Amino acid sequence: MAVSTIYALSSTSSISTPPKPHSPFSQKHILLFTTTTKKPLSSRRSALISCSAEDKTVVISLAADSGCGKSTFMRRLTSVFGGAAEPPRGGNPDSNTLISDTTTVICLDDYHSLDRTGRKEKGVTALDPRANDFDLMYEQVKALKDGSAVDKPIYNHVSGLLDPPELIKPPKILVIEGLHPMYDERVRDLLDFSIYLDISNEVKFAWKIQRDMAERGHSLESIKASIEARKPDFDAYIDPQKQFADAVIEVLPTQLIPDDNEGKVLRVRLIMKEGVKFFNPVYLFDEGSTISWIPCGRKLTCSYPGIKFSYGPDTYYGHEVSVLEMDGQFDRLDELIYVESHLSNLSTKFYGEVTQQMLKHSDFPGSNNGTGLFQTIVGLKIRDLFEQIVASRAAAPLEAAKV
Ligand SMILES: Nc1ncnc2c1ncn2[C@@H]1O[C@H](COP(=O)(O)OP(=O)(O)OP(=O)(O)O)[C@@H](O)[C@H]1O
Ligand SMILES: O=C(CO)[C@H](O)[C@H](O)COP(=O)(O)O
Repeated sequence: MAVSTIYALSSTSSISTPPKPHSPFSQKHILLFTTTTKKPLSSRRSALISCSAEDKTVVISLAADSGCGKSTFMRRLTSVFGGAAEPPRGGNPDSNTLISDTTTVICLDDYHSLDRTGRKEKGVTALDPRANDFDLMYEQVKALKDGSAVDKPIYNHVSGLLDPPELIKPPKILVIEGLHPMYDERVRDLLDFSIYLDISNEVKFAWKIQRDMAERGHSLESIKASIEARKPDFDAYIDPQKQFADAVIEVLPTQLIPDDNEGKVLRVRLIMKEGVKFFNPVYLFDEGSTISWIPCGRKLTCSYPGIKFSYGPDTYYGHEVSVLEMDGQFDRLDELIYVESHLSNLSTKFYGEVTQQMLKHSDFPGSNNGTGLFQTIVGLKIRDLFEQIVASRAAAPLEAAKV
């Protein structure tokens, strides 16, 4: 395997490089960018870990705004692979990285090129590409995919500063989660599968209030102000990434309660792109048909406002997709097996695995509704995708030998 030269950009408080001309996003800030100095990563710690083609790291991305359930999703995903996910042993206690036997989850906040003070001085939010170092993100994700360890910076959410880097070794599965995993075309091209969590404004607001008021002591006014301040940049830089995702989990207010403004009951849509290699969309009853199903009755206990599933083909940003929708919430999680038995292409290893996973994490947010259900299903699909990629790589030399 060729040893590539890995460059690290200086992670000082300077504004980083502009989006590439091939980026589909707004170029309006380009004139404001300054050049960052490049220095070879060899001056820092870097190592090439020998790996065969079958071992090559599979890269998955998860994009969402802050407070939209990325950490919860990651906990469900890593649980599918078994083993606990923990921060690097003996490392920075404020590390954002989670490592398990199979997966390493890195948080793209670590590629903020401006620290909290730097952003304040320049008047930019963390969502603004100018506050992030996409060159370094690309170089390091590529290096990991190619089998090289990297010294990844750490953005410390406690201090708001950039801490000394931590060593990340190439895992079997690398998950890059954060605000911009699909923003830069070069990073996008490295992805084996991409997910976008699309939380509607109403729901995002309800979740943020719940967390930031209860757990972080923020006032209602400050939460509203922070959401408003982020919105223009969210619309410009984060939201457009969903068009590139292979799977989108869309979370909306329920349609089962007229004019609901409580935001407790949710309508959740799993939008699955057709034609993605190693990914066969899940379906309800009959693949490709349009189905509406109310499972409440003898086999599924439902209290008001009930549960409604829908499934069917659609288009999303010009792509053919299949959409599975669940509106409402489960009263009894053990009865989920009834719903599971009517879904196909779940990529489970045994009958009832979805229900088992959901029961195992019944205390996670969203376990009684479509957010938990679809996150679990996507986790199983990623395991399947990973296994298929590994199997196809192992088969490739044999096929070549036959020819
Ligand atoms: N499916 C869900 N149903 C209800 N509430 C949820 C759900 N997912 C997340 N939340 C709420 O949102 C909060 C943030 O969730 P989580 O920490 O998973 O998000 P995050 O995107 O990782 O956030 P951040 O990037 O800010 O760390 C949770 O504390 C919870 O209150
Ligand atoms: O959007 C965010 C992460 O998802 C944060 O706002 C960003 O990383 C800045 O963090 P902090 O507020 O801790 O300085």
